[in-house]
Amino acid sequence: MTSESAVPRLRAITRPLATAVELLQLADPTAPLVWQRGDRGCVGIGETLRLSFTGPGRFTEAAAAWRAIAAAAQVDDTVRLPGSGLIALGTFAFADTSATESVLIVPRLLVARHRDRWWVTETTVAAPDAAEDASDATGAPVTTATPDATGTTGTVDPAPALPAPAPPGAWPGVEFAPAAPAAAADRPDSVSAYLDGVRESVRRIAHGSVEKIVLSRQIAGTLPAGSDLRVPLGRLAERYLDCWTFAVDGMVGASPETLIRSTAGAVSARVLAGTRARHPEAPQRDAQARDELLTSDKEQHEHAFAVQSVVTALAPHVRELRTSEEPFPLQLPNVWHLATDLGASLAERSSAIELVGALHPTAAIAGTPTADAIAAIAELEPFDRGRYSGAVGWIDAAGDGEWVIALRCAQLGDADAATGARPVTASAGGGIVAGSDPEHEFSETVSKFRPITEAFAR
Ligand SMILES: C=C(O[C@H]1C=CC=C(C(=O)O)[C@@H]1O)C(=O)O
Repeated sequence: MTSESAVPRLRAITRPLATAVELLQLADPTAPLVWQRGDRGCVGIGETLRLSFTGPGRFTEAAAAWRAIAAAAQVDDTVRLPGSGLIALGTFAFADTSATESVLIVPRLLVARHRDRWWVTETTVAAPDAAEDASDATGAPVTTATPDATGTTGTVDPAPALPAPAPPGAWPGVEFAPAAPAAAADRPDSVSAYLDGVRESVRRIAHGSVEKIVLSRQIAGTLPAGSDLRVPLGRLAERYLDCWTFAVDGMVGASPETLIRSTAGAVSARVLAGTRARHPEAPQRDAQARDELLTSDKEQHEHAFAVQSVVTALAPHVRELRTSEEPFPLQLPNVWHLATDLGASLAERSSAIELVGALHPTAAIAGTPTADAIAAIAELEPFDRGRYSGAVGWIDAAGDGEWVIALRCAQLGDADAATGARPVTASAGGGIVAGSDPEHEFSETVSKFRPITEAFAR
């Protein structure tokens, strides 16, 4: 949204649904808008508003634009649960210098679930001077609907009609290979560039100029035309139950790391750093990997940087900040992580996007000290991270929301005009500290790619 543009007046109506719906079956097969974790989540259908931001001001501009939109909006919400009422889903780029757009999207319909409660929100642009009129931007009457479980009658707007659910369709699969380096005769291949980058990071850390650098690499593939993205999304949601499965503007993944969750004055976060591959087929080896992680000074050290960065960034905004006493092992299907949960009360009226802006980039995805780590990443990673390791999540009219760090994810590009095929680029990285070994770091990235490579496999 540019500063000269008028604030759109949105009208959001949330109504309960009488019957359960299979959320993913409502998602757009080629442009899904999805946020899901276990028995909670939502799916967007259509788009009422899209705001784009770039540069160092992307979080503050987005937060200000959303505050203005929320203040001008008319919200009629009979459900009043986290995720009901006016909602935008968003994805933000990692780097201040990134050419990739950060976006907030308000879907026309948002169908959502919180445990055994289901609802739909319809958001339209209110016609000028017709805010009280129950019509959408095109002047068409709000469509009637699935009967409401509470049996509301009278002047209350009914829930809008939902499109018919459709089971997932074709999935030819995507095979990934290390991403090709940007064209330059003297450029090493992307794996060599990554290994060189890790060596150089270890050298700089030993030299004392920086303490931790999170370096990443990319793999790429091609999504054939007509592929139904609800297939990999369904696999991620089914397999990664402790993660948020998301699809926002072509950014698809399942992240285990909660950057910030804010609900009615309570905030929480989950900090992850320190990793070992899982071995579920060999329980003893698996337990050994977990114990090694818990007792490794190097991993504890790497984790402590990440926790400290979140505590320092969050402290000015909250009261009663508390953390789990010691890092605990978080078990995911592909890896063990060292994890610390944080909780606090908001000390001021910061919105979730303002908190994201204050926290980003944490030492889990940048390093320590932040500015030196960011400079090293810009120098040692031969690509723009785009939205990988940025933030993805949602915000409501009160400024509450849930945002995760965009990890274990892939970005879909535009379709080729001739074939309809789309490029897919996945990214994964890890924290480099004193004593990091390049080959070990490389295999850690292989484990971190698994959610995507497996979900996108044939
Ligand atoms: C940077 C990533 O993971 C971060 C989150 C958890 C554990 C990490 C690690 O052990 O290095 C990373 O800090 C990634 O998945 O690409």
